[in-house]
Parts: sequence; C-alpha cells; structure tokens
Amino acid sequence: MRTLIIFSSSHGTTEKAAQLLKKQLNGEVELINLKKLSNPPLTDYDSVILGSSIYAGSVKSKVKQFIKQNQKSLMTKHLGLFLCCMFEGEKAEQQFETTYPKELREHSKANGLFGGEFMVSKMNFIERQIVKKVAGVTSDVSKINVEEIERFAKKLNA
Ligand SMILES: Cc1cc2nc3c(=O)[nH]c(=O)nc-3n(C[C@H](O)[C@H](O)[C@H](O)COP(=O)(O)O)c2cc1C
Repeated sequence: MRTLIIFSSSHGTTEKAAQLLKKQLNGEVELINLKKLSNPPLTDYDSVILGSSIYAGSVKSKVKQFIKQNQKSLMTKHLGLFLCCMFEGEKAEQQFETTYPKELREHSKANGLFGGEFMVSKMNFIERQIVKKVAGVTSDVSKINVEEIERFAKKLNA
C-alpha cells in the first residue's frame, strides 16, 4: 500500500504530527507540504491522509483549496483526516466538522484530533499578542497527542 500524507503547517506542529504518523504506518509513506506543492497528483497512491491546523477557527486556506479541487478523487481513496489545534473536546470536534466536508468525514477510515502546540518562539508579534490574550500563554507549549496518533495509525493499518 502506498500512502501520501498531505499537510499544511505554519509553525511546524502539523508537520511534526505527520512525521510521527508516518513512523506508525505500514507500507511506503510519503509526505507533501502544500506550501511546497499546492495540488499534488493522487493517482499513484491507494491511501491519502490529509492534515491541517486551525487559526482563529479556520482551516488553512491551502487545505480548503486542495479539498475543493480533489474531493471526488479523495472519495475513491483509503482516507484519513486529522487536525492539529489547541482546543479540546467538543470545541475541537466542532472545528474538525467545519474543516472537513461531511462526505469526506463519513468516507474516512480514521478521523483524528492530534492536539497542538503554541510555538511562541516561532510566532510573529500579532500572533504572540493574540495567544497571550486568549490563552495566557507566553512561552512554547506542546500538547501533541501521541496516543491519538497511534490509535489513528492502527485504524488505517487494519
Ligand atoms: C494566532 C493563533 C490562532 C489560533 N487559533 C486557534 C483556534 O481558533 N482554535 C484552536 O483550536 N487552535 C488555535 N490555535 C492553535 C493552533 O492550531 C496550534 O498552534 C497548532 O498546533 C498550529 O499548528 P501548525 O504549526 O502546524 O500550523 C491558534 C494559534 C495561533 C498562533
């Protein structure tokens, strides 16, 4: 089985999660950052995994655009969808639902909330102000959910 993990990441957390996931998956796995290649061809892959982070309640625009262009093709793949974000529980679930269309969520073999990070050291001035005001965070915080990544990989490997 050939798998492609496609992601978009601003401060590197979704990329980190994608790398952790890659280690857990069976078969040949490649990673593509949408920043480098905005519409990668999917024909050579049986399995496609899509991952994004959330900023101010919205998914990264490159992911939105990729879904728009490839939704039909994604419906023919062994599919996985994940999100990196700092909200947890119901709020995180809601963000997942607004990120990925219902049709894809229902077709997907694994849907995952992988936690997130506030990488203050990589943020610009405005982002630092927002994170300080909204979350009271002034230094790097990591809450990547490794168990959730393992659970997600097991489902896709099954
Ligand atoms: C300015 C800013 C806004 C954010 N807004 C949200 C949000 O609305 N909901 C949420 O769950 N996480 C939010 N986050 C947390 C990011 O989703 C989290 O930092 C994520 O790990 C970023 O991943 P990336 O480095 O791959 O882009 C925000 C972070 C920043 C810096």
